[in-house]
Amino acid sequence: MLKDRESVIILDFGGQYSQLIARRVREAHIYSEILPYDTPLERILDKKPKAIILSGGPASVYSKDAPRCDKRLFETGIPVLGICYGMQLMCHLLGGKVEAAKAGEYGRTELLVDEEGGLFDGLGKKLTVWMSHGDSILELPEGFRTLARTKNTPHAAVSNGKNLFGVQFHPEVAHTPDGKKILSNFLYKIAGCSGSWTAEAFVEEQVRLIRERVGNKRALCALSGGVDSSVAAVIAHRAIGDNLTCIFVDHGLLRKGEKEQVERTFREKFHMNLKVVDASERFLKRLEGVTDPETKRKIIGEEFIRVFEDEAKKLGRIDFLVQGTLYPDVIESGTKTAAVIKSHHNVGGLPEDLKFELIEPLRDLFKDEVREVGLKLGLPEEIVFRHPFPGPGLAVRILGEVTREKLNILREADAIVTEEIKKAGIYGELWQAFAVLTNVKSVGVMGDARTYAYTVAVRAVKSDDGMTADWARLPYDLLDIISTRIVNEVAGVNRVVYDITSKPPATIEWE
Ligand SMILES: Nc1ncnc2c1ncn2[C@@H]1O[C@H](COP(=O)(O)OP(=O)(O)OP(=O)(O)O)[C@@H](O)[C@H]1O
Ligand SMILES: O=c1[nH]c(=O)c2[nH+]cn([C@@H]3O[C@H](COP(=O)(O)O)[C@@H](O)[C@H]3O)c2[nH]1
Ligand SMILES: NC(=O)CC[C@H](N)C(=O)O
Ligand SMILES: [Mg+2]
Repeated sequence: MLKDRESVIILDFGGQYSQLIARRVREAHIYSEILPYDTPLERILDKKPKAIILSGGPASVYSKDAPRCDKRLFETGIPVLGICYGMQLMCHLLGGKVEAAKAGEYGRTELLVDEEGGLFDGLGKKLTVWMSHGDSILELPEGFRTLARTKNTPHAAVSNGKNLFGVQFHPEVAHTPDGKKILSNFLYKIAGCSGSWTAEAFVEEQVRLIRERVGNKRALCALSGGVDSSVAAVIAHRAIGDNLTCIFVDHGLLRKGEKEQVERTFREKFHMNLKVVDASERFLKRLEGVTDPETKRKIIGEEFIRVFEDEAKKLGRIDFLVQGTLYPDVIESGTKTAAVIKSHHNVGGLPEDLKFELIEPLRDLFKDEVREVGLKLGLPEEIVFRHPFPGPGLAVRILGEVTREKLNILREADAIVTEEIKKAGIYGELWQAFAVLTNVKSVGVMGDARTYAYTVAVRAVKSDDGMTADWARLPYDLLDIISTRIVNEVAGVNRVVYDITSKPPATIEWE
């Protein structure tokens, strides 16, 4: 049954919101997959999509190197929705004319609907939409007509009256209030989707895919105790049972008491093979003297794999490695169209000579979607709602060289932050809250004597998916307790600061 699962393909032209489109489609209970814009048509058709959505993008269709898709796509009869650049490209390839508009439109704009029904079914004649474009369609391709316009854009929504649709605005962003309805009109009314994709269907399908790939061979699962790898482990275990061995690596960069806690929770709640590997010596040795953040990340990414290889050898031949990689890990590590922000150890930090075949069932999802899957799988809430903790651990929260002394300082300070956040009853409201050890030392006075010691930064943020985040407005009294406790209880620290930067322009972790 799942073999015939309906899916929607999103062709990515480098738009800021491509992943949001995918999310909205999944929220409408339809499976979706993002593919690069130049994916060969045959590969797209192999996936038997019920519909195709062309994303926005920064380029202009009339420029020489503008990204293009195969024009034959429009002759397949599959319903296509072009969004912004996607619509401009569709019109351009089919003989219409696209040019730089006299005035662009950025932000909230009023849309006047000429043709109700279809894409705009159930909505009024005037809608608020969110725009971000400098180019406009001047002439429509043959057979096309206008469905809606705005003050400055005569063709703000178009169709050929059959399978091709385009909108100049962005229905996928939250600032287009009727965007979900417009997308679901396209998916349900126009493309005829039935909406059978749910968290349960997702699990069933991933279990089947893993079973097909691994057969009766064996796999390792990189397990961190976080929600992503726990969900990945449970799915993989359903697929291949005891042919799965989970490996938890203590790389010496874990938080206070973390190893014991993960091991305890896992042995109590899961009935799978688990091996805890103490690899702190080798990780810390390789990090000696290293100060550059990207170099640290790459070393850690590689060392993780070397540890998994060593463990695989001990167990006999193992070809597969399961990881809890999520979409933000992939996009931040850089893709053909997106810049490298930081190399997540499990994606951009992987060594080139990786011999394992990776199994990453959550690679297209965001954390809040993974949490939903986790709840459906019956995982304990302490795992599902645990704050994210990066694979490179405290190494990306110690600026500059990582040493045992600094690790001990940070562990103590971080434990205080977590304890006080939990005590204040706000752990669940925050995406993450932690301490960072800056490499700044400053002068203080303690017990009438001069001190010259480290500055700890406290970071607490709110976020839905980790892609953007706002610093949390923690109560002053709570900050006061945290600061006082850290300076009083952690030797080597005489100053505490609070990070009041959002993402962007900062990132959540400091490195
Ligand atoms: N200490 C570790 N031992 C083994 N594998 C790890 C460890 N830390 C991270 N990994 C692997 O790297 C992946 C990415 O780490 P990441 O921190 O993003 O996810 P997570 O730990 O599963 O969830 P969370 O983001 O909630 O912490 C994990 O899913 C896991 O497969
Ligand atoms: O597994 C991981 N490996 C990594 O290398 C990594 N780097 C950042 N993070 C987590 O990802 C989210 C976004 O982080 P940044 O705003 O710091 O880029 C935040 O939740 C970070 O904690 C990582 N997770
Ligand atoms: N957001 C977009 O897709 C922009 C498309 C095109 N670059 C324009 O400015 O019109
Ligand atoms: Mg983690």
